Amino acid sequence: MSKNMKTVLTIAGSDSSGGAGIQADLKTMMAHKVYGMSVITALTAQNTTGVAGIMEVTPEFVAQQLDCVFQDIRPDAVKIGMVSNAEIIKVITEKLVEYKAENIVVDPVMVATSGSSLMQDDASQALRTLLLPLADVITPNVPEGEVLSGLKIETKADMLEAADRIASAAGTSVLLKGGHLKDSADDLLFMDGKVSWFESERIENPNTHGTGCTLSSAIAANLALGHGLEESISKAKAYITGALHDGMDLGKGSGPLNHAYRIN
Ligand SMILES: Nc1ncnc2c1ncn2[C@@H]1O[C@H](COP(=O)(O)OP(=O)(O)O)[C@@H](O)[C@H]1O
Ligand SMILES: Cc1ncc(COP(=O)(O)O)c(N)n1
Repeated sequence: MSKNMKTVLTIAGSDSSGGAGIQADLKTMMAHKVYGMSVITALTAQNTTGVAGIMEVTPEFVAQQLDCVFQDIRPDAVKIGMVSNAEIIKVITEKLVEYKAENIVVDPVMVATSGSSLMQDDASQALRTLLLPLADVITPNVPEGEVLSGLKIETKADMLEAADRIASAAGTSVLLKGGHLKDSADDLLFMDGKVSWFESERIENPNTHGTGCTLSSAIAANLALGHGLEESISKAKAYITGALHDGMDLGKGSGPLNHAYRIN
């Protein structure tokens, strides 16, 4: 019996190919043995080669899903991924405040690994001013870090400057992910003015569809399990490194990760 089951909610978009978005989040939560729930913000028709279409859910229906979850099974942590327009961002912000949500991880998803845009241009202002300040940690990749900081990021020194800027603007901790840099795959945490690096060797694996979704969900799962932020990131980094090492190869493009390799 799992009387003390921890619960995690993902608020994100659906990926029909199952590698990113809601599907990656729920698989990651299952692998961490926490109970996963989902509020879907958009459907995407997508596979490993790209995004063919996006159908946004109405803000009212996003609100209805949030009410149903929070009024019944309270999440111990919340992960937020694809939120494609300003109205959806507004409604999520209002509900997270209303229900006093805790352990909030925001992955500011703007562009898919395949290069397709997942956020409307006018939404980035709402993301910065409404949602990011609510987060316990935000997890931009390098291109998202460049948009949020206004700086070009090519080196680890650039990462430091950008993370400092983003953290000051949002008033929250920032995990700037280094997966898009050439030589390393080191992630930088900027928390309360303190800097920590989470290092790993660069794995030669073209199949990175859903790595950001997976990392942010793994952080949320570990926070729900009661670990502190640094420990949660360290465990999540080990999880993603293991999944990339597993080397699953599905699809014609940048393939998804295997989450089953570590379930026993
Ligand atoms: N080739 C790689 N080798 C090792 N780790 C990687 C690699 N690519 C991405 N990662 C890790 O996967 C996580 C997601 O990073 P990143 O790819 O930068 O984000 P996103 O999927 O949002 O673009 C980070 O922890 C990053 O360091
Ligand atoms: C519905 C949805 N959400 C997010 C991503 C980003 O994926 P990644 O983790 O590869 O950056 C995606 N491709 N699709």
